[in-house]
Amino acid sequence: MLSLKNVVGGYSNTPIIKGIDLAIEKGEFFALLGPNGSGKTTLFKLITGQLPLQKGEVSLSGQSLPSFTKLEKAKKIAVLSQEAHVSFDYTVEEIISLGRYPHQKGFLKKLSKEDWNVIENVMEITKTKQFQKTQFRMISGGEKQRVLLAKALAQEPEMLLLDEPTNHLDIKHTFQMIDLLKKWQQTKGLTIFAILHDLNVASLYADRVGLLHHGKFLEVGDINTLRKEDQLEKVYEVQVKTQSHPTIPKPQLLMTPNYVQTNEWRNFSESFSIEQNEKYIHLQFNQPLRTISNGVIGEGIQWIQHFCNFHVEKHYHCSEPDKDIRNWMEEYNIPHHQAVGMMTAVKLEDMVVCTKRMEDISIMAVVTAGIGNAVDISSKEEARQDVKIGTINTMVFIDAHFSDGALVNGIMSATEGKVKALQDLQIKDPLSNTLASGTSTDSLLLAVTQQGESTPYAGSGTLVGKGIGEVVYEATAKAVKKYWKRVKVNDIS
Ligand SMILES: Nc1ncnc2c1ncn2[C@@H]1O[C@H](COP(=O)(O)OP(=O)(O)OP(=O)(O)O)[C@@H](O)[C@H]1O
Repeated sequence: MLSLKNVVGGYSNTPIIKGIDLAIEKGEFFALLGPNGSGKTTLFKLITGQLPLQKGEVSLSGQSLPSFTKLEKAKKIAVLSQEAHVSFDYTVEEIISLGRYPHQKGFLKKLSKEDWNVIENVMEITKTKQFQKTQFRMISGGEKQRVLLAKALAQEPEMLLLDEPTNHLDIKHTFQMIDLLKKWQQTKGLTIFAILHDLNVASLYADRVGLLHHGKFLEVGDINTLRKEDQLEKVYEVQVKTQSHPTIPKPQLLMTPNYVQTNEWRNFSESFSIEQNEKYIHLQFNQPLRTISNGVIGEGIQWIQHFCNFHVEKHYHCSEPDKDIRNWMEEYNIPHHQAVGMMTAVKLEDMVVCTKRMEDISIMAVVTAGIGNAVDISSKEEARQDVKIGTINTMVFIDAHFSDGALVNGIMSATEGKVKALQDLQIKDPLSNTLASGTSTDSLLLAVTQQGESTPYAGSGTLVGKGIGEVVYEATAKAVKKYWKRVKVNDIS
């Protein structure tokens, strides 16, 4: 639809834009990205005709854009630029109705019924109706932006060119505006070319992005272009980490500020306290640890400072256990937003703490174990939810620096240590009568200080991985023996 061929231009003989080729398809949402001064607005002005081309061609549906009359152009393209000057004291409604000008017919060019329908509709969807009679100069910057978008939409263009359309908008209105644009793109085939500063917003909405650097495209591609951390660091000169959005398959970027220094832990063994009573175990560190867990709360990979294991009755059943844990934490003044919470019916005084030092790496495992619900994961028996006391909750704390991959490795090493302990103790799945590999509701967390050199591996082939396996093996075996002893004395299974 829009085609740029070797576009060169700027403000003097030395061009800012140094040869841009681009083809935007009908119905596409294209985001133009780049740091301050890279030439985004200049390129925008070369497309809209606010600046003359020094070289090259801009065409729309095969026809050179400068050859369109003003009216022809206005029927096809609406522009929302940074420099939208509204010189007269128009009301909001009057400004929006200016968008209908290209569609008005006859010599006197009056607004038709259809024009008013369109104006009403765009006021409705841009949420500008409530100040339709207010003078434009009397509304806020963000409201002005929405009014100008309403005017652009009232033009019913095939293509919308936007220069930082959200720069005055708060989060709610940013998302509202781009959601609206996306809807018009999807339902009316609107083609969108937008300069966006927020790379995360671009990733969520654009089909393709172009990364401008010193007046040239470094890359034009789909949103996975935003996964190229090296390229973004070179262009924006900030440390960037790409992550996947947790609920939709799109990249999101996290910037690391320069002021961040390596945290000082000094002595790992003095950096935490353990509180244990009959209701809960609470380990509190003096700084957050990079933590991977399947806790009832605090699951996934997060930075966590509080690690809890709550005691529940043998027949505890609740449809919202996470809510319960949050309530208990509130009751005991534990900040649940910075906590992992597990639960067990095992007596908490039977908690086992084992430590190990592998060269200069300290590892500590805190385990509570019940094996009433022991399961052989490979047996053909159906999965079941019993009410026996049978959960192994394992917390592993490590004074090292792990990559996300090493965290996953560490979880494997800890699991292997637990399984080996159950096998050596000949724990069996009561249904299949075969060796158990765990219990039906085990919880596990690995929390790492992130001190020192980052390691990408923590499997059984590494010193730290072996250490994790060994310490979890020892703690699990001891905890199971304590459980057996209690079962024998009290028959609690
Ligand atoms: N009116 C002007 N006259 C001369 N030079 C200009 C003019 N406007 C911009 N420039 C120069 O052109 C270069 C690119 O500016 P442009 O506004 O296109 O960048 P941008 O990528 O849109 O930046 P930003 O993100 O800050 O809006 C800059 O070096 C700027 O100084």
